[in-house]
Amino acid sequence: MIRCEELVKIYKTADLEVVALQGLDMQVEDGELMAIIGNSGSGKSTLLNMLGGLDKPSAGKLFVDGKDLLAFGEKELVKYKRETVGFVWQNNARNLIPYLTALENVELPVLLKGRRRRARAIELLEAVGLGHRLKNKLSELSGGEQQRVAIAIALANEPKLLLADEPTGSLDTKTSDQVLDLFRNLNQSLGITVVIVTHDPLLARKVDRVVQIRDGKTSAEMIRRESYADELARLDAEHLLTEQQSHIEYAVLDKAGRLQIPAGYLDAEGFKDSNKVRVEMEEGRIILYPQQMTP
Ligand SMILES: Nc1ncnc2c1ncn2[C@@H]1O[C@H](COP(=O)(O)OP(=O)(O)OP(=O)(O)O)[C@@H](O)[C@H]1O
Repeated sequence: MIRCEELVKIYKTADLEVVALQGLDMQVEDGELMAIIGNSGSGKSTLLNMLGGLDKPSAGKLFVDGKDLLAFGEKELVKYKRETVGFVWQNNARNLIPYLTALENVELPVLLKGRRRRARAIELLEAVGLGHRLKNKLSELSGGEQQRVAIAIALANEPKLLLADEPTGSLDTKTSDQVLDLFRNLNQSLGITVVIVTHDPLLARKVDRVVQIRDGKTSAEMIRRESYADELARLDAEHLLTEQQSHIEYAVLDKAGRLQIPAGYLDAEGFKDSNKVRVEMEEGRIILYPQQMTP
C-alpha cells in the first residue's frame, strides 16, 4: 500500500532550513494495521502529511496504492485526497462542529445528495458503534464518542488508507482502547490499511508492527511474535504480555548499510564519549566493540 524510499522533506523558512525527513525508508502492506512512534520532532506528522497528500516531499520516492505521489499535479492530488485517504486527528475541533448532531456532522462531508446521503451517514455511524447517538449534539458526546464520529467521517469516501495522528492523544486509557478496537475491527471488516502515529506505548503494544522514527529516518521496527488477535484469543485481557515479550525489536539497516543503535545502548561505558566503534564479524554475527577495546 505504501512505499517510501529515501524520502526527504526540508522545510524552508526565511532564515532557516529544517530537514524533517532525512532519507526515510518504509513499507506498509495492503490491509496492515501498524503504528509509527518516535520522539517529539522526529518527523512523524511530517511523514503522515506526505502520505495524506497534504504536503509534498522534497526528494525521494513515495508510492501509495500504486500511485506516484511526487508526480501528482494539483488535480490528481485533490482526487487522491478525496478517494484514497481518510484522516483522523487528535483534536476533534479539526474534524467536527460542536453545535451540530453526530448525524449532521457526518452528513456534511458525505458527497451524496438527499436521502441517500442520510442513509449513508447513518450507516457510517452504525459502523463505528454510534447508531444510538445519531441525534445527540457533538457537545453532548464523550471524547471517545466524538473520536468515533471523526472516524465515521474519515470513512465516508471509502478510503483504502486511514491515517490517524495521535487519535487517542486526548483520551483516557479505557476509551483509547475502545478507539483502537474500532480501528482493528474496521481494518478486519473493511480490509482498510491503518497507519497510526502515536506516543502511546499501550496502543503501540497492540498493533502487529511498530516503526520507530528517529531524526527523520526509520530507526527500528518492533514486530509482534504472534498477532494481537491470536494473543487475545489465548489470554485474558488482564494478562497481556509486556512490550518486550510481545514484540521483537529490529534495528533498521538502510540501503547504504547504515544503522541506528538504540539510544540506551550508547550510554554504556566505552561508547558514551566516543564517535568510533570497532566492527567485527564473528560466527555470523556483526559485533561492535568500544574504541578502547581495540587491541
Ligand atoms: N511547517 C513547518 N515549517 C518548519 N518546520 C517544520 C514544519 N513542520 C514541522 N517542522 C519541523 O520538522 C521537524 C519534524 O516535525 P514533526 O511535526 O513531523 O515531528 P513529530 O515527530 O510529529 O513531533 P510531535 O510528536 O511533537 O508532533 C521538527 O523539527 C519541526 O519543528
